[in-house]
Amino acid sequence: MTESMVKAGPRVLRLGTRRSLMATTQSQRVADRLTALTGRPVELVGVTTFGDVTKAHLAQLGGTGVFVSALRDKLIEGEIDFAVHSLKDLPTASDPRILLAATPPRDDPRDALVGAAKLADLRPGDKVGTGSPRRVAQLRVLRPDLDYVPIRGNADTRIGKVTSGELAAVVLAAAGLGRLGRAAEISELFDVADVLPAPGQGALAVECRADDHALAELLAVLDDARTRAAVIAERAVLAALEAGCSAPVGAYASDEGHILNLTAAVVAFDGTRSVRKSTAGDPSAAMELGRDLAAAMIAEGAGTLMGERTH
Ligand SMILES: NCc1[nH]cc(CCC(=O)O)c1CC(=O)O
Repeated sequence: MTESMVKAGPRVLRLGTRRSLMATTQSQRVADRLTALTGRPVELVGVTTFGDVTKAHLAQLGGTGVFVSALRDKLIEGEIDFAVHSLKDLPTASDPRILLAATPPRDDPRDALVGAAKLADLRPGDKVGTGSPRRVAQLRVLRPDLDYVPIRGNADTRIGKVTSGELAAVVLAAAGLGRLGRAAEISELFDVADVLPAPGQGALAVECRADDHALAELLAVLDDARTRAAVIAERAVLAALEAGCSAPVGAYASDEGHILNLTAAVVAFDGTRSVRKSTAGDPSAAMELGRDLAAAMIAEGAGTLMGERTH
């Protein structure tokens, strides 16, 4: 009898992940951390999602969750045990069969410029690539004289357009660039006061089946309470505004000394008008904080701004 037959050990947990380099990198990081903390072995299972195969412009897909549904399907079918997503890609509508088991400590939430110069040093008319209405709207406030060009594709493809000279710069999430090992190419990190990040940007979501109580308990070791409170508040704003990931909505919360500070903004696509509000409260009431802030924004016309065409 071999030793491995005597000590069968715990079953290997199957972690479902998108196949992109960013997704597999962040999933592997979560897998390693879980194994380090609990001793449980984890294997990555690659899943192709609609968001990875479609050539359509993300803002035109209409629905949110293009990167998420396939992984949730595999979870519900029992083909994987848990999944890791970029939290900002999660649809705001919750699925009763799925549990947000953990929100690991957040990475840098800021947006980043990749190019030869800082935004202020680009020349009038320079082309800046970003497919996000939220980023375009806020950048237009800072530099209305630049030419904002919609782009898609992974970070490699996007940065390639700068290297080739097709674009002067591109805007990406700092967290994603960090996970890809490309943080050194960042020419400027935007202060959250200037470019409010997408709700949940820089954070990860670890999901399992809602009825898998044993696994939920295990995954809870990965959770960071401060990150969870912040992203709950940010996503509550998005949900109450009935906006998706392609809406010109920014929200950022940070927990300082047990007070949760939350700022959210809706910016008209041309950058000329915006509704921006801040609030603070107890982290345990994060959801209400976000919902109430959104209600106050709607009272100031946020809904009208969002309803305007985005292209
Ligand atoms: N929508 C795609 C997406 N989803 C998560 C990230 C980056 C990592 C993060 O924000 O957590 C990105 C790319 C980007 O916005 O540059």
